[in-house]
Amino acid sequence: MNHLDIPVLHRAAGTVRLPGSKSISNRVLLLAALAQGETVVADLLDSDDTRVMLAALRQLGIGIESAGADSYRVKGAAGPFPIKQAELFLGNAGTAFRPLTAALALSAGHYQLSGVARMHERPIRDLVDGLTQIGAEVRYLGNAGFPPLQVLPAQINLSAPIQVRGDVSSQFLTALLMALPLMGQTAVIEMTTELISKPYIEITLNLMARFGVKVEREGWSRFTIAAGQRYVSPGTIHVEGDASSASYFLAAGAIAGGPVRVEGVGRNSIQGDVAFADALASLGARIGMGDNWIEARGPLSALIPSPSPADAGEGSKLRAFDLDLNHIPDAAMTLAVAALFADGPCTLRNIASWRVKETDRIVAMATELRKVGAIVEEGDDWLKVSPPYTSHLTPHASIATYDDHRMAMCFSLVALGGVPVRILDPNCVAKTFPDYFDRFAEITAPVIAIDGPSASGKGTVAQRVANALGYGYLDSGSLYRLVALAGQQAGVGYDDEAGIAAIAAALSAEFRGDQVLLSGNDVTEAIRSEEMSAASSKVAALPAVRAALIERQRAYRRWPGLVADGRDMGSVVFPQAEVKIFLTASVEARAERRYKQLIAKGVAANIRPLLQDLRERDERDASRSVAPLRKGEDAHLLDTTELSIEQAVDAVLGWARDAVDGKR
Ligand SMILES: Nc1ncnc2c1ncn2[C@@H]1O[C@H](COP(=O)(O)OP(=O)(O)OP(=O)(O)O)[C@@H](O)[C@H]1O
Ligand SMILES: Nc1ccn([C@@H]2O[C@H](COP(=O)(O)O)[C@@H](O)[C@H]2O)c(=O)n1
Repeated sequence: MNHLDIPVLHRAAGTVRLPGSKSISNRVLLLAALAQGETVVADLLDSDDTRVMLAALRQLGIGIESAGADSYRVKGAAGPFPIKQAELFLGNAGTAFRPLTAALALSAGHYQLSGVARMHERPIRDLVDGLTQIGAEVRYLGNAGFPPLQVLPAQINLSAPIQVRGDVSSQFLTALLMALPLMGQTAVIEMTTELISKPYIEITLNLMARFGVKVEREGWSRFTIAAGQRYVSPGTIHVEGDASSASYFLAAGAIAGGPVRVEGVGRNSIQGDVAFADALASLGARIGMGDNWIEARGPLSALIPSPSPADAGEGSKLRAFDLDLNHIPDAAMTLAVAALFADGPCTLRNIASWRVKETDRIVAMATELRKVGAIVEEGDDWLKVSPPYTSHLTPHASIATYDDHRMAMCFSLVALGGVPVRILDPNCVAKTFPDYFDRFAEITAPVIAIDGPSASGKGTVAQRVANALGYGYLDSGSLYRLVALAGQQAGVGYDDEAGIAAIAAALSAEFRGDQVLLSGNDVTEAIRSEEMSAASSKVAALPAVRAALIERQRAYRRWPGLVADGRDMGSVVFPQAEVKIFLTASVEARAERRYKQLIAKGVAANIRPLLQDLRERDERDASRSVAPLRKGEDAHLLDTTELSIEQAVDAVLGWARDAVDGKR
């Protein structure tokens, strides 16, 4: 089976920009489709579940076109769907299946809705019962109570309140709430049981209000949509980051030092899953929150005196917990795996909805946690997880993921327990977070940052260190050289900051072994010319150019690790690097090395202009306003004036091993 091996990881630190929220994305798409007017949906999640919704809406006659990266222009139908006959395949997307069932039941057409085998095992009776009460014609095409479904035209009657259960899935209530305004009449929903996952209903009500429909609610038991309301486009709507997806990164920060910051959700979020941060805080994690970000660090250790608060959390465990997690059922899965890192048995309560999700998550979680050594007890709606008696997780566990994206993402955290772990069928994360493992690597892969002036030998040393450790290698200077060359080719002046930054943002660069390609052309030699050396240090002084390249550089941080060389690797691009080195040599030694390098390549050279050029570049790199070249306090100084290449490499490898071994 297809699998991903995650190596032993020691530390999690860095920043992650979250993908759009799945819950918000699919709700907004449906509301925009039913609304009057055009809606631009910006920052939409790009995943299997949103693709399913987009395809279904198009099939139902809704005009949807791209409006830039992750943005769509949706031409609303101003009421029920215009296409009156369709067969929809909705995969395993519950956030598409349930709301579409309700909206189609009120659209006076002939429809069939089906999905993958697991979708046909996920209950839908409570929603169908609710729709049947108002006269809708919804029939089971397979097992009663489950998809697939047939929907037929019907006479809808809203004179009596709709009685609905809310104890299996809150999506049934969401589906009814979002569909009922299509009728333009007063509609009342009464809950016949306790409502679970209330924060998801808050998302629904909030988004309906953004589209002009207000729902009156009496506690969580009665909801009234007054007559005469209809959906009207709010114009542009931005989808906030996915708070459930944030949970894996925040947990990583809490387990393995941190700080890990997620951007895209924060204190202004409308998603209930931001309460995961409170749950982590109750486990002792140190949490910070802004309007649009959340940050997590490990707990302060009460036992080990630490030199500084920033280091204090390392090595200390999370507090054991006993929590009712009904309000955050999805993010709660992350806590089940975080329990492996707690100082005692942990109980997750009121999580019955796990049984009807992508898989029976209580069974799946218990089975896979046992593989890594946890002692697990399970009940109808609870799970008790005790870390292994020895505190040592079982290495090389093969984790089955049950076609459940959250199982795959949660279990990546196991590697932070100092053991390698294998995730089976890792691509199931495409349901909500296609590049999850790349983003996770960007906060967990160790980085060795080597900065220093031109011709100091940092590229040579960095490459050899990377080879010795089996790590990847980033020559960040070549990116600035490529920008300079691309600017020259496009005829954009090096003082045109916006123009050069646009080139940097769209740079088509590829590294193939020793070859460097620009827009598919081999420019390995061209970017190394003395002209490009000077030009690159000019474009590198432009703040907008540096900003345009920063995420691209961070994306090189992959497992098992990265050696990155440049001028600001340790100070700006990878401030959390495990090892930082400032590698230098006297300017005379560097000029001499460059001279020999050129002569060896058959290029005529003269030491005097080389010296002059290095001095000018040193001056430009050290005096610029953004990311100037200088040794940081936390960097080791390596002066190679009197050292051989081998001696320099050995010194770096020594620091690298100390840093990694120190965390074992
Ligand atoms: N310790 C050393 N002793 C002698 N020569 C060295 C040493 N380190 C590197 N060199 C040589 O110096 C030359 C310049 O090294 P390299 O290209 O790695 O420098 P760099 O700092 O990456 O330069 P740039 O910033 O311009 O890319 C190479 O030919 C390399 O073999
Ligand atoms: N992190 C970096 C790397 C490079 N630069 C600038 O690019 C020029 C070329 O870099 P080389 O390492 O290939 O010599 C260099 O002179 C710097 O101005 C940078 O700013 N930051």
